Amino acid sequence: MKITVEKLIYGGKGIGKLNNKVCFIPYVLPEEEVEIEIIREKKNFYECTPSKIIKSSPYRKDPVCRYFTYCGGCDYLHIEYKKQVEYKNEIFVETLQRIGKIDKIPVLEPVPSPENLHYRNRVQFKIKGEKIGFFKKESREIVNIDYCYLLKEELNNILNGLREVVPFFTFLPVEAHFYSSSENQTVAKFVFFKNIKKIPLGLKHMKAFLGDSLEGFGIYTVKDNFPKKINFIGSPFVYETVGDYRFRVSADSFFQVNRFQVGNLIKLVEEELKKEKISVAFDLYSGVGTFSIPMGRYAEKVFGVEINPYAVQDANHNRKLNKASNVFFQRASASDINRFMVKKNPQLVLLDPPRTGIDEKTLDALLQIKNLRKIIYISCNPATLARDISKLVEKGFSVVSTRFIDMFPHTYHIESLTILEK
Ligand SMILES: C[S@@+](CC[C@H](N)C(=O)[O-])C[C@H]1O[C@@H](n2cnc3c(N)ncnc32)[C@H](O)[C@@H]1O
Repeated sequence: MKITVEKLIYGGKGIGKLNNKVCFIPYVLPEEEVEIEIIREKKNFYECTPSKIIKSSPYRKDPVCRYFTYCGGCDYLHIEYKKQVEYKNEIFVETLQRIGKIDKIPVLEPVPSPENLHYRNRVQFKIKGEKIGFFKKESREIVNIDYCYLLKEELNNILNGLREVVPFFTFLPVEAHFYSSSENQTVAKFVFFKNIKKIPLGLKHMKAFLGDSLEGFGIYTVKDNFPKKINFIGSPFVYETVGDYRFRVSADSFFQVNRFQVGNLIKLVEEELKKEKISVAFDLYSGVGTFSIPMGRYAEKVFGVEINPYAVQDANHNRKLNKASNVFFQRASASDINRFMVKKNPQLVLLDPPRTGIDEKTLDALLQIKNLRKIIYISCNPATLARDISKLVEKGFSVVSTRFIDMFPHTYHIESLTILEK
């Protein structure tokens, strides 16, 4: 069956029409003519696979990686990077219009990643038997890999070492997580299904296999679908340098994954703070203080709110490290600090929530703050961003600007920064 691809949609696939039904097809480009096989037929759509590209797009390129289409990590390695950014920007704007129902969105130029390969500082390898790699797309089957073009080279070297380390384990871990900072310090987490007390190698031996950059490693088990720490050997944290900021980040804290874009994100936040005099600002979902500490250079007082205790410990360390005595951190859920935030009456609030976006209670608190004039919303999910900003617009805020920032080249993921004002 032949089909013409109309456009790409959020999630990475292309769409076209067959017998008046929508077809979802991965690894294609707009305007391509492709031969498809139907894998699944649903009431309103078909899930397809492209079996032959009949008319190829001028933006198609040979994927650099031999695992592409088998491994679930990448969606767009077949598209020239510059064009990928254009397509993702179109998907971003279309999502805001469709879900947010906001017309005339002031969209700024997207910010492409300065480097689009070897940008990731963090990886989670899946392990089963001899296989170490990533899940296949929409499957729990592991694709065995020996190299990933998205990872910084240190992490690829670690993957080689990991293959030698794994046979030493009596019980196999199901996952191995590695995080290699800009200062080239690494921490590792081995996640087991069982409650393992000890593993047979100490830090010295682990370093011999995984490299001298290894500062420490932890043993974790899975509880409620999340890794739960049992034991940690060596140092549990690493350091990041971004411009003239330095951050301590624990193995259990979040840090932005694209090492080439984090500085750009901080700069964009700083530019907003420079625009006017701010006496009180809040940073909700503040992590290790990646934005709160830079915000402290421009606002008189900044309050960071973060639920993860390890991240809050890092943030408190980082305020001293960066001499940011006007920045304060609180361990709490963003939805539980309504009264505190409303009382502090900030003029500016930065939001950088997980993919689920902002909950009703937090949105409600934002609407109660008398002095609140500006919201900087950093989002990693355009659908929840659109939902949240439409509620804010309904209550009197207007979208001053929004822009797509490519944190995740070659994948469908879309990071963005939106400014709302009242
Ligand atoms: C996308 S990360 C952003 C972290 C930080 N802004 C940065 O750029 O490094 C989201 C953060 O929100 C935290 N978090 C998740 N749910 C939360 C909640 N209900 N209240 C406060 N923080 C939360 C996570 O622990 C994580 O550190």
